[in-house]
Amino acid sequence: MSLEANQLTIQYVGQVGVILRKNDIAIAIDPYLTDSVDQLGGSPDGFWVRRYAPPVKPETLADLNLVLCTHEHMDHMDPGTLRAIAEASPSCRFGAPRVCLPALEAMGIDPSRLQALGVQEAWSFADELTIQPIPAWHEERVQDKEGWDHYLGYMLQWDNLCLYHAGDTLLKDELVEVLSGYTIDVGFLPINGRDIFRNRLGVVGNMNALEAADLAAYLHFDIVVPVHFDMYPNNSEGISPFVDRLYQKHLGQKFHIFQPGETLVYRKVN
Ligand SMILES: O=c1ccn([C@@H]2O[C@@H]3COP(=O)(O)O[C@H]3[C@H]2O)c(=O)[nH]1
Repeated sequence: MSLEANQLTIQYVGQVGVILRKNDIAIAIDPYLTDSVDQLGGSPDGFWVRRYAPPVKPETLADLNLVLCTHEHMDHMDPGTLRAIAEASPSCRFGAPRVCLPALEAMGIDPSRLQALGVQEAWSFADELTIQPIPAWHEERVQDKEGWDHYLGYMLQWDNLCLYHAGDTLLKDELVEVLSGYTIDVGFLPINGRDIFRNRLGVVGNMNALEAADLAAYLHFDIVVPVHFDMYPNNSEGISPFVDRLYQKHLGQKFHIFQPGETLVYRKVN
């Protein structure tokens, strides 16, 4: 296998957003590059104040072939970000749970550029790239009458690499079962957890840092990347529980903690 088949670049763009580049294909997952969540009403004043400016301007993203959105919350499917990308990258397509397509169309994105994604069918995006939607529980698994999920994660099988982006989800037995069918090289997992006080404010939660660390080790991810912890302090439990857990229980489990905007070249060695 060539060197290229075993490597890609990963840029972390904040919250859970990443841009993956490999073999002339560039894919953004859940890019959130404005402050639209900060403008949402309904939470106590100052609850949503992003801690850092978007590390990338969406209008500069001119090389994207695909944007994947895991669900319709604005920190995952942001109109300001997606409109700018649609304009800057005219051939970029947009994949999302089927329920999200009307909202994407309402943003002005042409329907021909949209792809409904569901766990029932993998999408062969390119010769060397297949995208399998994975169910997600944020905090519930929500499906319409025809079985289309409202919340998804994505498994990308890309050349010789297998990349998992969990989206927003709890850790469930069913999820472990689905993921057990894959040998994951890089896994992006949310670690902000959940509690009743956030629930009371309408904030739905995710797996916590200990669960994410345990999942990565249980499934032998090559590296685990924690996400969803650095942007909104009121919806975070910090990063140290994640690192502590790995060193206490899973010494040797590789991980990478990104700074916003940082790019890593990942190369699988085996
Ligand atoms: O359009 C929005 C944007 C945000 N929210 C809430 O804020 C939370 C932000 O983190 P999260 O993405 O894990 O979950 C989100 C929801 O709980 C929402 O309900 N609708």
